[in-house]
Amino acid sequence: MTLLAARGLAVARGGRLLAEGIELTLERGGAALVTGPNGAGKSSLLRVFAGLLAPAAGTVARGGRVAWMGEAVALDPERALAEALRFWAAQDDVPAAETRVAAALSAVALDDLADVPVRLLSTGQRRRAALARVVASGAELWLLDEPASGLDAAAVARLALLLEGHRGAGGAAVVTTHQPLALPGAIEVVL
Ligand SMILES: Nc1ncnc2c1ncn2[C@@H]1O[C@H](COP(=O)(O)OP(=O)(O)OP(=O)(O)O)[C@@H](O)[C@H]1O
Repeated sequence: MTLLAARGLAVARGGRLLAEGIELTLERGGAALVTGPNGAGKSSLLRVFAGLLAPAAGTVARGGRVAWMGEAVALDPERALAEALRFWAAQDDVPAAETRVAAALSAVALDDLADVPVRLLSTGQRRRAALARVVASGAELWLLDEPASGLDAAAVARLALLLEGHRGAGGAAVVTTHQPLALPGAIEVVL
């Protein structure tokens, strides 16, 4: 099953063309790594993949449910972490939400902070919390914008394992990064 298909894609921002002629197909188990200097258009391309930004040319088709992780944590700062994640799991109609959120917190090693308000989390912990939301969503296609940013070495290694597990379970992922991240067999998109 094809989870993402981009054909002749062009991305523009503020009337400026950032990328064109992008062809990408991700089947189940597939991955793409998007790299390039600051301002090259990595985040913009990810938004186009997510359907949050219209392409300047070409088409994007998505074959499954999408989880997008942007720069912001997108969790209610006043709620306890587990509760904030359960809120989104309910919005996403995730079955057995409580169990999935607990498993997701464990996968990003934040179980100890389940009862702590989101606003008190450190930068790296917020990043991991955002990742937990993606994990709990059960979406087939993960679109992760700089997921390794602010993470320590152990957390980057866990992120790589999570991506491996997700792909192994039939999911696919597009990841932008400035940092080395193990994503074996990923298609490289250099902007
Ligand atoms: N809403 C917007 N309106 C106009 N220009 C924008 C908008 N958002 C981004 N841009 C511009 O588009 C270009 C690409 O931005 P984008 O965030 O996609 O780059 P990036 O490769 O992800 O950068 P970084 O590595 O710094 O995160 C930049 O020059 C940016 O200023």
